[in-house]
Amino acid sequence: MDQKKIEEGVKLLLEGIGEDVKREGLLETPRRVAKMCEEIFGGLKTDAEEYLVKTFTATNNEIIVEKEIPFYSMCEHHLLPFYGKAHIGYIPDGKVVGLSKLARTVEVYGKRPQIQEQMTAQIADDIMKYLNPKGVIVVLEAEHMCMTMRGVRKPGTLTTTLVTRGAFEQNQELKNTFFQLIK
Ligand SMILES: Nc1nc2c(ncn2[C@@H]2O[C@H](COP(=O)(O)OP(=O)(O)OP(=O)(O)O)[C@@H](O)[C@H]2O)c(=O)[nH]1
Ligand SMILES: [Zn+2]
Repeated sequence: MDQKKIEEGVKLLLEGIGEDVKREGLLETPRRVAKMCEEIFGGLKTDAEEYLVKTFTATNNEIIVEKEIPFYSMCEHHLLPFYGKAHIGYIPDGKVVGLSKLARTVEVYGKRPQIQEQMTAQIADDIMKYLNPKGVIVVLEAEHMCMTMRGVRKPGTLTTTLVTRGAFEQNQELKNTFFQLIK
């Protein structure tokens, strides 16, 4: 990431809102924000492939569910956080992945400027691509700060997005099993 560019941008923003960038409290702010960007947008230079290619052989091909994975992301329209929980289910076809790698995949796509629908699909598509399971289902539930602290101002509103691939696409019974398990 171009730290210098971020610092200049933050300075401009502060000047734009009428702040005095030379006052003590703000002196280090551009540097702090640039450092923070490395962390909160770190997913831009990470590929989930690195986590999902390390698989283990599995003989049990029943549904695997990892639920309530907390995530934070940044709305690409307002650069305000949206955050919540991710729930992932998949039906392996001979191979499974380490449990932490599903949560790492959520991190990779959360730590980017995002919209929730796209993030949900990216997680599902990568699991399909690298694990080749019989099917995958991903649910994200989130609160968007661009809808709470500004704009329409509706705190507490939760947005749920769902993406299914493979066996889950046409099979309501499978979907219901997943919904039951994440309750
Ligand atoms: N579909 C979708 N919309 C999002 C997401 N995050 C924020 N938004 C919405 O993006 C929209 C941007 O709308 P615009 O009309 O371009 O921007 P705006 O004038 O700031 O809109 P308001 O938020 O209604 O004040 C808003 O309706 C946001 O609620 C997301 O993850 N998915
Ligand atoms: Zn927004």
